[in-house]
Amino acid sequence: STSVRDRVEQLRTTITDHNHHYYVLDDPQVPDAEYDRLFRELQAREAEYPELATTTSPTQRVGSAVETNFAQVIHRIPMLSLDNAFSADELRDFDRRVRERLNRGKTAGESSTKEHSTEDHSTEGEGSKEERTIEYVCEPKLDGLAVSLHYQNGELVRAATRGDGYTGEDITANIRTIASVPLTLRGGDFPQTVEVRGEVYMPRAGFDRLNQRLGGRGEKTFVNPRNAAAGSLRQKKSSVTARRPLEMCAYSVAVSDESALPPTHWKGLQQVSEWGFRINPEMSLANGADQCLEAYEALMAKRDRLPYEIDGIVFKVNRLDLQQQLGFVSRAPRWAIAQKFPAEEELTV
Ligand SMILES: NC(=O)n1nc(-c2ccco2)nc1N
Repeated sequence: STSVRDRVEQLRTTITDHNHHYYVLDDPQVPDAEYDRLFRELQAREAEYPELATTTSPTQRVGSAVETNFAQVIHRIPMLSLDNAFSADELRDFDRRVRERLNRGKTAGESSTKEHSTEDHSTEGEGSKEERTIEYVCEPKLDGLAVSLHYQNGELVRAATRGDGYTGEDITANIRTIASVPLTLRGGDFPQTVEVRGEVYMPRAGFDRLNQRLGGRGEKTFVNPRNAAAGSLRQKKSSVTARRPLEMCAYSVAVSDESALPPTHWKGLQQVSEWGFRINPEMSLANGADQCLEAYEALMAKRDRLPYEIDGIVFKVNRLDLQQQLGFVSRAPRWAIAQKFPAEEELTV
């Protein structure tokens, strides 16, 4: 009847909103008892009226014991890995290459990696426009698993691992069990097709609890949170994944209709946050290489106090038109670079 259908719709909207506040904003709106009561009422009504069932209901996050095989997914836009800078000088080189290439107005296009590393600098300074400062977004490099989420008409329809960058594994059933991954986009103002990429990771506290649970049952424990996240996403039963403390932070977005995106990466991430994704609170903006290096030092200093593991910082040219001009070299984007911290075990020696 319409009154039951209305009540079910209302429960779904309310519970989805409570989930967003609790899991994405870390700012619960109602006490747990109230939330549980609403959740149980929705489960009961859906059990009573199976014709009302829908995959986007918040009750569907509990996963199922049905085993899934991981079908292959071809990434429309390859998920390329990041080039690495191993020192401040190498970061400065990256920034200089970015500025020179933009000044030369050189088109992007595919170029061999050789050209990328031994670029001809003989024309350095000649004919280049005034020295320009590039604005970068500085993002903590979360040590988890890169995933790509596909939304059609605001509903999550497919999730895939990075794989080799060109084809990944379909892990939709497992991704749906992660509370900080929206099953439907919030608000109503989004393009028909949205692709959000980000990192799925396991916070340190959840990792420690999981290993205690596994160890206590005499099962094999995980070596680090990254392996735990990867192992949890590869579970063949999504009901097992549902019991793993996984979280996700979004770090890039692509849409079918480019005009729907703001002109910078930073604003794009704000947009993604309004659609219901978590974005990392440690992100910052920096003008030029010197401010990037300050961000690197500041983040390294607070690394051990973060509730999740990071293995470096990622700098991305903020303006999307400049990213477009810079393009990619066959292996990694020309517009981004990661700078890794010394491996933690080395530090503890
Ligand atoms: N792992 C991580 O946190 N990443 N990875 C990227 C990335 C990979 C390719 C382009 O951007 N960005 C962030 N914050």
